[in-house]
This record gives sequence, C-alpha cells and structure tokens, in this order.
Amino acid sequence: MAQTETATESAPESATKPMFKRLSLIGIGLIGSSISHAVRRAGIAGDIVGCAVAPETRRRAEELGLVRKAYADPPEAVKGADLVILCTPVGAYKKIAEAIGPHLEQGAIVSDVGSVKAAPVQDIAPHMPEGVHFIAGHPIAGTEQSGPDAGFAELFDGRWCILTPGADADPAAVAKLEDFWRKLGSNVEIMSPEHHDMVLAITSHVPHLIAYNIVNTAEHLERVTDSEVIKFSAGGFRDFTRIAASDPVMWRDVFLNNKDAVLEMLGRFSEDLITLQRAIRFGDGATLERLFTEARAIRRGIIQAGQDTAQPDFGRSPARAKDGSK
Ligand SMILES: NC(=O)c1ccc[n+]([C@@H]2O[C@H](COP(=O)([O-])OP(=O)(O)OC[C@H]3O[C@@H](n4cnc5c(N)ncnc54)[C@H](O)[C@@H]3O)[C@@H](O)[C@H]2O)c1
Ligand SMILES: O=C(O)C(=O)C[C@]1(C(=O)O)C=C[C@@H](O)C=C1
Repeated sequence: MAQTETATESAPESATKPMFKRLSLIGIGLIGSSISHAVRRAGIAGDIVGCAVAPETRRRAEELGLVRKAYADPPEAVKGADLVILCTPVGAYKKIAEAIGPHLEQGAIVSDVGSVKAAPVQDIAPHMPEGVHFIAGHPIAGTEQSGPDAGFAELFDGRWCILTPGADADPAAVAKLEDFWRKLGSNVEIMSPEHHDMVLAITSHVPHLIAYNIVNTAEHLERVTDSEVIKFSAGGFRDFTRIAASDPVMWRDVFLNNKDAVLEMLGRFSEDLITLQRAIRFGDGATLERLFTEARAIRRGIIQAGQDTAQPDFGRSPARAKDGSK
C-alpha cells in the first residue's frame, strides 16, 4: 500500500471484516507511525486514530495519513478502540494508563511496544479495568530515527516481536495479538517480562550505553576541537555514532526502568573487558585471538540466521535509502 494512503482510505472495502474496527496509537513516533504503515499495508484495521502531545506531531500524523484523527487527550483517543497500543517512551506509561483506564471499551486489547517490560507492566496493569485485555509487547525492530516521518511499513518484516502476557491473560486475546503482529510481518515469541528484560539488557540496552559512552569519550578528547574524531571516523566509530543518535528520552526511560538487569550485564561486561585489558597489557596474543574468533563466530551466526536486516547496507527502508541516511 502506498505510504500516501490515508488511515480512512485504509479501511478495506471488501466484505472481509478487518481484524480490529479501530486501532488507537498513543504516541505517533517511529514505532507508532511504522505500525500505522504496516497495518494499512495489511488492511487489518477499519480506522486508525492516535494521540500525541506536540501539536506539530498531531498535524504531521494527520497530514501523512497515519491516523484519521490525532488527539491531544489520551482518553479521547481510546474511545471506541478495540486495540490500543502505547507507543510512547515507557516513562510516560503510568500517567497514560491512569488517564485511559476509565475510557477503555469492554473487550478491548491494550498493548505497548516498550523496550522494557517488567516495570512498565507494573505501571499499566493496575489501571486496566475488568474486561479489558492487557498484553504487553515489544517489537525488536527500530532505527535511531524518531517522530512521525521516521516510520515505514517494512520495519517489522522478518523481525521478532516479544509478547509478555500475564499468567491470567485471556488465551484468545493473546492469540489475536500474536496474529496481529504476524500480519505486520513479524515472528512472535512469548516470554516473561523479567526474562525479556534480562535478554534485552545484553542484546540492546548495554550496546546502546556503550555507544553513548564511546561517542562521548571521543568527544571529550582534546583533539576533538580540531574535529579529528569526525574527520577520521570510519567503520567502527561511525557505527557507534548511528546508535548514539537514538532518542535520549526513550533511552533515559529504558535505563531507569531496567536498572537491575542492565547493572547485572554491565558487571559481566566489565569483567570481560578487564580480561581483554590484561591480555593487551601482558602481550597475550593467544587470548586476544581466541576471544576475537569467538565473537566473530557470533556475528556470522546472526547473519546466517537472517537477523541482521537492520544494517544500513541492506537497504531495508526505501525512504532512508533515498536520502542515504539510516
Ligand atoms: N526506536 C526504536 O528503535 C524502538 C524499537 C522498539 C521499541 N521502541 C519503543 O517504542 C516506544 C516509542 O519509541 P519511538 O522510537 O517510536 O519514539 P519516538 O520519539 O519516535 O515517538 C514517541 C512518541 O510518543 C509521544 N509521546 C511522548 N510522551 C507522550 C505522552 N505522555 N502522551 C502521548 N504521547 C506521548 C511523542 O510525542 C512521540 O510522538 C518506546 O517505548 C521505545 O522503548 C523503540
Ligand atoms: O537498529 C536500531 O537502531 C536499534 O537500536 C533497534 C533496537 C535494538 O537495540 O535492536 C533498539 C531498541 C529496541 O527496543 C529494539 C530494537
């Protein structure tokens, strides 16, 4: 489906009933707008509305046809919706859940896309009324871009989406949400919020922290005033700068909400770093070569498993390919 097509035009005219009559996206940035594109591509929502704090985001989301109507007020945005997805930074969840709770439709599914699960689930769950199905989720797909212009329909294709339903979740609602993400192009896996947070701490959160730190360390070096770091940055450092360009508010909230798992993984990381440091100090080439060989095997395993599609060279986003940015 062309990206210019609007949310209202997306309602399939065929006799087949869309999966959801109204999807409400609370937050219309990279992930919210990508969900809108992918949902319209799949034709699985009769109507899409949304909510954003900034007037400019609301205007742009309507102009791009991402939503039929963008509201400033979360309760307005969830009226009549049978699927509500929170797509804001996780630090905003508690206030949003408190505000929308009394306005949710009976039988509606409420989900989210947050990069952390355990603490955010605790912020949302107590505000969900009886008869509403809350099932948290996290698509493991993204870029360093933000805002309503950043989204694209292919973002979730072939990527994992993790759902973390509570023990008392309705199996039919879980199955429906799984089906939704599959129709958006994802593979789906179910796990506990705590397990999710431990896995993502090492695969996503600590790597982002390292990227932020290495870019800042380089920036703090004196010769940066001569722009040498920028001038001579190639491969390795440039890859870190891409990740370090990610949204500061989103990542602030990730680290505040996944404190224990991140500290645990940082501890392990620091121990392994000291092993490398000692090997360099003592000229222990065998250890360096062994550890680098092990790491290379992991990278090759990821490529063979087809999980490296977010790399710039793979040209996944037509929009980004056009302007050369990732
Ligand atoms: N960026 C990624 O790579 C990525 C990947 C997977 C999941 N996530 C998760 O998705 C969520 C959104 O991330 P994004 O990259 O789309 O961010 P984004 O900055 O592009 O968009 C966030 C949107 O939320 C809105 N917002 C913020 N506070 C709000 C509030 N109180 N009420 C209503 N709207 C509010 C902002 O105006 C913005 O439109 C985060 O929880 C993040 O952890 C991000
Ligand atoms: O590709 C990127 O830019 C990303 O950082 C995406 C990424 C990741 O770490 O893999 C970032 C945060 C998410 O919650 C999920 C995906």
